[in-house]
Amino acid sequence: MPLKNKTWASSAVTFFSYGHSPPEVLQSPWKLSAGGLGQLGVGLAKLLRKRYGKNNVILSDIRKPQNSIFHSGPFIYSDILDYKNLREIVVNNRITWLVHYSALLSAVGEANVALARSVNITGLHNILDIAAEHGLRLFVPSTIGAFGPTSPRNPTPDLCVQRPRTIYGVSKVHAELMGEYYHHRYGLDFRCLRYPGIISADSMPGGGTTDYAVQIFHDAIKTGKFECNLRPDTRLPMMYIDDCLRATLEVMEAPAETLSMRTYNINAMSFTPEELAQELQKQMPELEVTYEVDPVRQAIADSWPMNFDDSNARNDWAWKHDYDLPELVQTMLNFFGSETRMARFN
Ligand SMILES: NC(=O)c1ccc[n+]([C@@H]2O[C@H](COP(=O)([O-])OP(=O)(O)OC[C@H]3O[C@@H](n4cnc5c(N)ncnc54)[C@H](O)[C@@H]3O)[C@@H](O)[C@H]2O)c1
Ligand SMILES: C[C@@H](O)[C@H](N)C(=O)O
Repeated sequence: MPLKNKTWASSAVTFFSYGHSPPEVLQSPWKLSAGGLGQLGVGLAKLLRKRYGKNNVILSDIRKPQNSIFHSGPFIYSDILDYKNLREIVVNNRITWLVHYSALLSAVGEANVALARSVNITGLHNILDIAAEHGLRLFVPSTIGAFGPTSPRNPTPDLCVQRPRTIYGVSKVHAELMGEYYHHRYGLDFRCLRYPGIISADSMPGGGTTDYAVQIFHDAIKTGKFECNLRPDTRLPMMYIDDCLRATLEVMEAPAETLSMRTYNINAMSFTPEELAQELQKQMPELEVTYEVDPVRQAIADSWPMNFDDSNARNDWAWKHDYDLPELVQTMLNFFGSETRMARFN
């Protein structure tokens, strides 16, 4: 065993699944920001449970789940910084896959660098070690934030200069490189996708630079007004959550021989706040959008890709997105429309 002389440090995970039929583990999607769940984890658990069975996917986090989440399938407390507890969960449940979603995102990471370093880097080390020790298939998401101002921005290919200027980006480049190193050195089945900014209707983002693209829908529906914290011409790659979660499942299920790389860009659309507002205004002409730029988020956005080149994912494992900007806006408005009708009905 390549890691037999390793001294296991302490650490942790969040989202798991039991090791029955196709045993799966999902790792932590819940976040630290006040109130609310991780933006992506609950949706991924739902997708995996549909495919592999409710009791074969364990969701974990350090936060208390809402009643509906707690009753939707197995949930367990796990801090990725507690290695012994992680190992116990993996062993007791015969875990075979681990999806590692725990992280501090770009804006909250800049506000708390020490915590971001601990969760995003020390936590990742624990995850890598537990996965290598127990032969797990491991998924770790990366991000457009793994690139920086010296990367080509339009488009950004898979392989190019990566010198990010945020602790979030630095930790994600570290995760990509460490995962690939463990793959080549120890045979770890590490898989990684660089997600664009993800837009979802029923879960809130956890403190990132692309959060505006979710918040605009909530504010538009509630008040008819939205104050955007990025400049109107800030172009960033974005994706609807269903595409992101399906891509994750597809790359996890892809036969190893189809993967010419272990870290892939995935892309769907790319837009500016102004273009998103205009698309919304086609259906909500009364929507008023103003701009009050947050210098921290703006500096981050200005260093990130404007367009993502995901041709390797499309060629290797047939990645294809379903949602462009018009479908995204329509789907989000349909969701909020049905929520409003439900509220009226109840
Ligand atoms: N949402 C996006 O737009 C986006 C884009 C690119 C990449 N990603 C990546 O996808 C993953 C999930 O993102 P998200 O938007 O759901 O994040 P999120 O911030 O909404 O959720 C992160 C979760 O991690 C949990 N967490 C924090 N510290 C922990 C610890 N010590 N142990 C266990 N859990 C802990 C939090 O409680 C939280 O629920 C992250 O790795 C993120 O970097 C997200
Ligand atoms: C892009 C992504 O990693 C996250 N939504 C952020 O803005 O930090």
